[in-house]
Amino acid sequence: MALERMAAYTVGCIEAGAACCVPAPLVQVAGLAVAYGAHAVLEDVTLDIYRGCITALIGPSGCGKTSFLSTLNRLTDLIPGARVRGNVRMDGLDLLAPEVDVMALRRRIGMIFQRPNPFPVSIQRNLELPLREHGVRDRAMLARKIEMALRDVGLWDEVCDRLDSPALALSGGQQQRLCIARAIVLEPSILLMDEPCSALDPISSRVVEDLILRLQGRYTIVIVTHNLAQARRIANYAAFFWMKERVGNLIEFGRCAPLFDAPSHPLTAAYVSGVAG
Ligand SMILES: Nc1ncnc2c1ncn2[C@@H]1O[C@H](COP(=O)(O)OP(=O)(O)OP(=O)(O)O)[C@@H](O)[C@H]1O
Repeated sequence: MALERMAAYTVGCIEAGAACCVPAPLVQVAGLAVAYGAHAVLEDVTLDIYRGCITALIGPSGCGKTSFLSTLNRLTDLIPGARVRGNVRMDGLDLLAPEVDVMALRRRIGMIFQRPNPFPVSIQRNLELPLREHGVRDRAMLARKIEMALRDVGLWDEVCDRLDSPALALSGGQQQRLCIARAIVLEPSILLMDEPCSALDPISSRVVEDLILRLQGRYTIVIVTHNLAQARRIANYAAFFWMKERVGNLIEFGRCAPLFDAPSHPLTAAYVSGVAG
């Protein structure tokens, strides 16, 4: 029954972009270092994030994957004592510059967290609030955008007759898809996902994974996952982080399949084969 439900699951009008997996960087990270107070957690991270592709960040707990993700939309600004150095450019724009409009940046770079975190209001209000915050006031436009976002995450048919119901009454998997809808309703360029499936049951996890795969091409996606099989299934590129002398370092970055099948660094080989980590 559950599998039938999965097979019947569809997402709306999503088309993979032609640029997918063409090695054209959207974000270029160079010499990135992050510290919380005196505690250095990442050093000298240099990699490109390719337009329209899915990049998986893998590595053991504590090696700085979430910290890396958080620098991309400046969530690190909200952490007292966080210090970020280095260069992060999106289409040439210096994302770390003090004059960057952080609110506009977060509209372009949305974030999905490990635990679904819908606002404690109705399903509709969850999507309406961010749209209103970003200046959409017209009722017809709001309704159209909300329906499109819910269709895109495959939720419309499940909730169209109860948009006024509390979002927190949805299942965990539905809540996570609502959170993805809340991010994509703002038409971002990049979706950052921090272990988006790890708090879900296996079926919901597979549905969300399937959704992520379908969003590839339309959005550039950077996903932290501890599930190596998932990284392999969905990612075009993978970045492997590891602690060197207690500080997270990028050990290897490249196309996903070669990184898993023929890693060039012995630490990557040990990690992906399950010997280390
Ligand atoms: N807000 C914070 N304040 C202080 N230290 C932090 C903060 N967030 C993370 N850290 C520390 O930074 C280091 C890296 O954490 P981070 O969450 O980035 O790693 P991670 O690889 O994503 O870990 P996990 O896979 O367990 O989520 C850890 O030592 C962590 O304790």
